[in-house]
Amino acid sequence: MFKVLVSDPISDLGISLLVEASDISIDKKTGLSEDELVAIIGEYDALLVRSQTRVTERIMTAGKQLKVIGRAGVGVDNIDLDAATKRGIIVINAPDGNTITTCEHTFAMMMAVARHIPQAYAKTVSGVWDRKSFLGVELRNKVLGVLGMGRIGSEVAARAKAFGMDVLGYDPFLTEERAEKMGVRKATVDDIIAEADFITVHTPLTPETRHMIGKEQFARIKKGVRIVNCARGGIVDELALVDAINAGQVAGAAFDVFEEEPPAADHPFLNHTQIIVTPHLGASTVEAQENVAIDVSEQLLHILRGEPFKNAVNMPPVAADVMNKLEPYFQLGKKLGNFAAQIAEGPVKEIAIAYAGELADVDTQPLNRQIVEGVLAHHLGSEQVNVVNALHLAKNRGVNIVVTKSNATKGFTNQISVTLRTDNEERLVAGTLLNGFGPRITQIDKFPVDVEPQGHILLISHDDKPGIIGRVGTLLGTRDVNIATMQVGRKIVGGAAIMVVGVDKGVTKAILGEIASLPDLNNAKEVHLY
Ligand SMILES: NC(=O)C1=CN([C@@H]2O[C@H](COP(=O)(O)OP(=O)(O)OC[C@H]3O[C@@H](n4cnc5c(N)ncnc54)[C@H](O)[C@@H]3O)[C@@H](O)[C@H]2O)C=CC1
Ligand SMILES: O=C(O)C(=O)COP(=O)(O)O
Repeated sequence: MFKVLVSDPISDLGISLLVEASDISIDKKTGLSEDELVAIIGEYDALLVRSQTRVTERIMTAGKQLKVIGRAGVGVDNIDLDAATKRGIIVINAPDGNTITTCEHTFAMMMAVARHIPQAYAKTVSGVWDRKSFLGVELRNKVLGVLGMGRIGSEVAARAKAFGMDVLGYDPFLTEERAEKMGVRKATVDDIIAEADFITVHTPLTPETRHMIGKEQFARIKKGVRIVNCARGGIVDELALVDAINAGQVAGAAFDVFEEEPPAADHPFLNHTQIIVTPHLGASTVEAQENVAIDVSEQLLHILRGEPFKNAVNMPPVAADVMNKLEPYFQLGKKLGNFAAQIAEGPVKEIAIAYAGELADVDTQPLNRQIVEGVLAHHLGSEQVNVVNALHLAKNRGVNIVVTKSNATKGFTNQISVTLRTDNEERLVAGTLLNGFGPRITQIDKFPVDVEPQGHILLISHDDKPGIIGRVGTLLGTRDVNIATMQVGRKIVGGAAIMVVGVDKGVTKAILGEIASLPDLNNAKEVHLY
């Protein structure tokens, strides 16, 4: 049974997938302090949050069972990603589910600031019928500057076109071609500062975007501009904005987000007649909350159950077509790594991965991680290692990872070979994915074999002489060990050989010792693959 803690308000309908899962138990405890979370997090496998819960390193250290943190939304700036990666805690978000909702909120804010809706509402309900103070402006024919043309920025730009606005877009990844397709003029920040009547920001908060519109920009900004921020507090310098409004340079601002949330009671935005605010409501619609909760719950279930999952935030993104090609190899890769780790003696210095055939043309990063995870899981325990922290742990331990690729097929359409170099020796295990038959080990050290990588496997090295198979079979039989499969491999007649014996249950060290001391047998090891 996996225990999931939901620590922010998340749609019940969205998490019904988790509620109904027989292997999941859910606790909802919102509004907890860091201390309160630290006190209880130890018993949970997963934590589900929105933007309120600050998931600190302290919480993760106390979360001994924590495998995954799910963010029902986009921004993960409330989660210490480095701390999560170090611990192998997978962080996932739901980046698509609230795009339209946040875009629509941006428009609501833009129109509200253009027409003074909140101010006019407040006056009207207070009993004052004032039709003079709230002269607004149209959006039509105005220049809209969009900083950050990602998911939300692009949707805002598309809707602005329908309002008859002239849209300037800036994003480091905005190509001329895409801008043209969207009917947007590709611009620089300076162009936007100089020309825009409305500016809306849709970037994450990074060292680069922090105070992207600050004192210096306000000094040059087009007089009468209105500024909207439904992205992250801090992209626009709050104090510089207040100064620019008071100086008559900026006509108004609409902010959904603050540098510190909630803002202090004396925050200069809160009583300013030209600034309208909402309490981080960008993603707060029924639809968006359902969408993000569904997305994140699905991923969370996959991760807890050990199934393949979509991109995690603390792992490099992988294109869907690449993932489709690689996923079938994940199990094979992990098993090869684990097999090699079980037979190699001494501390691992290098993991050399060689891809041949159809894998040579694919970006194998995600598969490399699986292989390294397989190797390290043997030494560090499978609880400690996963695809998120595998490379980090290897680097920390000074383990060199070398990846080579070759188009040569070596008789198989695809082949992965994993060579472990330790202080004592070098061991190789190679395998392939056989169409219709699944993963197979095709080579151990220099010996060709054909072994299904699962269950208990005895790896016996011996001299290629008559009678060996019988001796091993008899010994195992007398020790009540049933043989399921048996393979022998040799390079030359009468030379060194190996025997790979699949057995129905694990054998003791004593039995391995007995096998190794039979005549003409050199060594016996047991490998256990899950
Ligand atoms: N107010 C709210 O409740 C919500 C806020 N958000 C926030 O909105 C922001 C945008 O979200 P999405 O569009 O989904 O993200 P996204 O990742 O699709 O788009 C962000 C864009 O910003 C661009 N960018 C990064 N650095 C930049 C720079 N220095 N200058 C210009 N552009 C830069 C990126 O290239 C990317 O295209 C995020 O900060 C997110 O956390 C998202 C949902 C709800
Ligand atoms: O998705 C985001 O980035 C948001 O800012 C939405 O935050 P929330 O889930 O409403 O606390």
